Parts: sequence; structure tokens; C-alpha cells
Amino acid sequence: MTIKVQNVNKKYRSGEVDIHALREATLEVPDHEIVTILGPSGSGKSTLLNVIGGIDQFDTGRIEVAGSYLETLKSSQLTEFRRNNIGFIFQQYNLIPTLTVKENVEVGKELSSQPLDMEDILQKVGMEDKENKFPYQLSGGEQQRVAIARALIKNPKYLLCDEPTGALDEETGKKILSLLKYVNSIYGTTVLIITHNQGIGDMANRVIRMKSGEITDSFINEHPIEPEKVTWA
Ligand SMILES: Nc1ncnc2c1ncn2[C@@H]1O[C@H](COP(=O)(O)OP(=O)(O)OP(=O)(O)O)[C@@H](O)[C@H]1O
Repeated sequence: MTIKVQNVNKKYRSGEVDIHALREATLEVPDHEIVTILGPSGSGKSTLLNVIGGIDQFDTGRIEVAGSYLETLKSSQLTEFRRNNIGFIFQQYNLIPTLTVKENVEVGKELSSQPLDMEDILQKVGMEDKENKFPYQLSGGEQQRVAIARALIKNPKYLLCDEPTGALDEETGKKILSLLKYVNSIYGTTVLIITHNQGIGDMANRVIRMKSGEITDSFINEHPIEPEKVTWA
């Protein structure tokens, strides 16, 4: 099942001014791809990811994800859609500080009707030895691993990542990208990555560029490179 975004428009009202965050955005992403979304600040990247993931509504156009037409779903149906299909990863890991690693991942598990195995997921993200630690006892890269585990345990078809390496140094950032690639290869998860780091486009199957709310470019990268080899900017 593909993601199909057709002529999507979204405006935000800011005081007296309308901000056109998405303008006739049109895009198709086949399953199992790694996609990077590049573009300057304010170009609509997060808005695009949020409407695809059903956490933001849009004004006009159609979005089909996993066979659901999002513009037709009621709020409760959108919640169900997100639970069954979408994992979100953010730059700030958004872990619950009073819960351990395992308990944080448990939060994702409780949201799913068909969760994956906890120990297996912790092992896949390399956090099996730290399952009883609290977020403050972890490095940024480790916290992002936990956030990825929390998203993954739901076994989502789509992992939507908004600047997942934005708060990390090069070495740690590349390890997180390797983990995302690994997840894509073993579970077939489609991974969308927003980034300011142009080099990350080189590891993707598809690169999308945005400017002023428009998707100005979408091209296939025939020869994705290993995450460790991306140029860090
Ligand atoms: N909740 C909101 N209310 C009003 N305007 C908003 C809101 N969210 C986003 N915008 C505006 O919509 C436009 C697109 O924002 P968006 O966050 O999608 O861009 P972005 O490309 O992700 O930017 P960045 O790289 O800085 O995160 C911007 O002009 C932004 O100021």
C-alpha cells in the first residue's frame, strides 16, 4: 500500500494573516521505501508529515495511507488509523521521565492490538541491557533508540521521523540512521525522514524537496549509500 497525497492544501491562520503551509502538495510513496524530505525552515515539511500521519488536518485534497482516505475519517477513526499504522519519531525524544526504558516502550505497546515482542524490540534497538534505566540516565542517542522502540513495538507500517538526528552528533546520528535502515530492511517499514541535512538524502530511496509549502522535486535515488557514509552537514 502506498502513500498518495493529491493536491493537498493547508493554511494556518496567524492573527490577520493566512500562512499557506501546504500548496497543492502531490506525492506518491511506494511501500518499504526510505524517503527523505528536505527543504528550508518553514517550507512545510512537518506539516506534510503530520497530515500524512493523521495528527494534523488539511483543508482540501486527498490523502490515502494504508488504504484509508484520511479526509473521510472522523476523529475517532483517525486515532484508530494512527494506532494501527503510524509510528512517530521526533527530534526531542519525548520520553516520559518518570518511566524506565521498558515502561516507556510499554506505552507504545499498550496502544497496539498486535504489538511486537518487547524483549525482541529492545534487543533490535540495542537497549536490552538498559531496560530498567530512566531517561535521565541515558545519552541522547540512547533516548532516541528508546523512542524508536516505543514507535516500533506497535509494528507500524510507516515510521514518520521529524528531524530524528537533529539533536545528535555525527557519530550518534549515523547510528540512529543505521537503525532506521535496519528497521526498514527487517520489518519492511516505510520510513519518512525530515532533515536539514542534505547528505541524508544519499541513503534514501526517494528524495523530496519542499519550498514555500510546495513539493518542488521528488526523485528516486537508484544507488542509496550506507548511512555511515552520508556526508554530515
Ligand atoms: N500551528 C501553527 N500555527 C500557525 N502557523 C503554523 C503552525 N504550524 C506551522 N505553521 C507555519 O506553517 C509553515 C510551515 O511550517 P512547518 O513547520 O511545516 O515547516 P518546516 O519545513 O517543518 O519547518 P522547520 O524546518 O523549521 O521545522 C511555517 O510558515 C510555519 O510558521
